[in-house]
Amino acid sequence: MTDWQAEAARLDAADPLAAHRSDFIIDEDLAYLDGNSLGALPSATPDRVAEVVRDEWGEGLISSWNTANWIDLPQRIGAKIAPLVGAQPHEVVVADSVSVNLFKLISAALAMQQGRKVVLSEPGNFPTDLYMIDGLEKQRLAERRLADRADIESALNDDVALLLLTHVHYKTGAMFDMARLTKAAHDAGALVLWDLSHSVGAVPVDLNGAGADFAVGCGYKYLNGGPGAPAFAWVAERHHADLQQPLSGWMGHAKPFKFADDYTPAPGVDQLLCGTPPIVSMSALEVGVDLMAGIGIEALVAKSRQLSEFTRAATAAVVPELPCISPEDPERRGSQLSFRHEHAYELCQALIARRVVGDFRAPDVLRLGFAPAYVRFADCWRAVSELRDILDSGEWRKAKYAERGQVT
Ligand SMILES: Cc1ncc(COP(=O)(O)O)c(C=O)c1O
Ligand SMILES: Nc1c(O)cccc1C(=O)C[C@H](N)C(=O)O
Repeated sequence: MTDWQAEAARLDAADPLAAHRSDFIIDEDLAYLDGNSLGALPSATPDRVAEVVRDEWGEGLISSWNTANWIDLPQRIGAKIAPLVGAQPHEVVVADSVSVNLFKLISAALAMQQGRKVVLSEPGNFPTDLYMIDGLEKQRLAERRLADRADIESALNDDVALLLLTHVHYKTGAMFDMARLTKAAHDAGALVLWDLSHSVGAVPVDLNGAGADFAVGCGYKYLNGGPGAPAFAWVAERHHADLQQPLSGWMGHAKPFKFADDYTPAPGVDQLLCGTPPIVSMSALEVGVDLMAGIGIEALVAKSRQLSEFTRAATAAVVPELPCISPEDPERRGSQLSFRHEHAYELCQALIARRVVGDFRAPDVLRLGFAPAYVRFADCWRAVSELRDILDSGEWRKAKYAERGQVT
């Protein structure tokens, strides 16, 4: 019989990324398995944010747009994100939220597709992705169509303008084959927009290798940019000349400081900027991105797979009554595992009370995320052993936990 605790200790001792835990401020006794929702705080972030506020804003004031290069921050961070997603540095820009970038890029794709209005996605996609299509439908600019993932390829008819999918599903962790679906969409004359929110910094992504068209991704999950960190947007270079997005704010103008009456878009992804970038938030994001880029995507992916594989095997052996709904093959799932249980909410709350933080996704999913830069194998073992104990003791039935409906 496997001694899972000893196995976790052995894996931690052999972990080439173990020292990176101290790049983050996380209590020693905390097993934080929710970095797929909100990444941890990098140790360097508080000082960097203080420096931006005190020195660059406080001392430098308006001159810091030039002297501290604030004006280049969206492109500079975008270029650092690029190698994590198989993009060229000038194809990525940081701006706004994922939701707003979805709006810009769905609109841009529709504008490129004469005569086609259908945006195809899957039911159960992350709600904001579906809501953004809805919004455009209400403006009569798009027509939303949903197909179950097994039927997506056959649903790619000649009226589909855009296929919008989340690469790693937020609830199940299932990962699409990006190259295959991109090709299927292109064969049907559709463009593809990938939501990389649960991918970037944790799984291999090769946007250019897959021949994709557009992508968006989140700054506050595996990139550790902090709550509400700005998101990023990617547009394949071949589309830069035709790119036209509707949020034509002055920061996306070719010459914002000419203050012209008429809008002339900046070249390439710079056009995706809208209003003034949130410099303090972007500076925090840059610290997180620097950390991930410094570790490198290969090492992050290797550790992520080891963590989730260890946890999957340990859970199957120790808590067999908790079915895992994430794909069994680590190459077909993201950096998370999801388990189904009628009382998943209460189990999650009982885990949190024991300093093991995962999350609950309605109606019945307990989700554990493995941010490879700071999660330890011992944290994973704690989640499994505490779950065993919580189920055996029936503790989850007794305790009064926070009301359902709070942020989870
Ligand atoms: C797949 C996915 N897309 C989009 C979002 C929303 O991003 P934002 O809050 O930046 O709009 C999230 C998480 O919040 C997400 O998981
Ligand atoms: N953005 C969040 C928030 O402001 C509060 C709570 C959770 C979130 C999330 O990011 C949820 C996340 N996208 C998910 O996969 O469920």
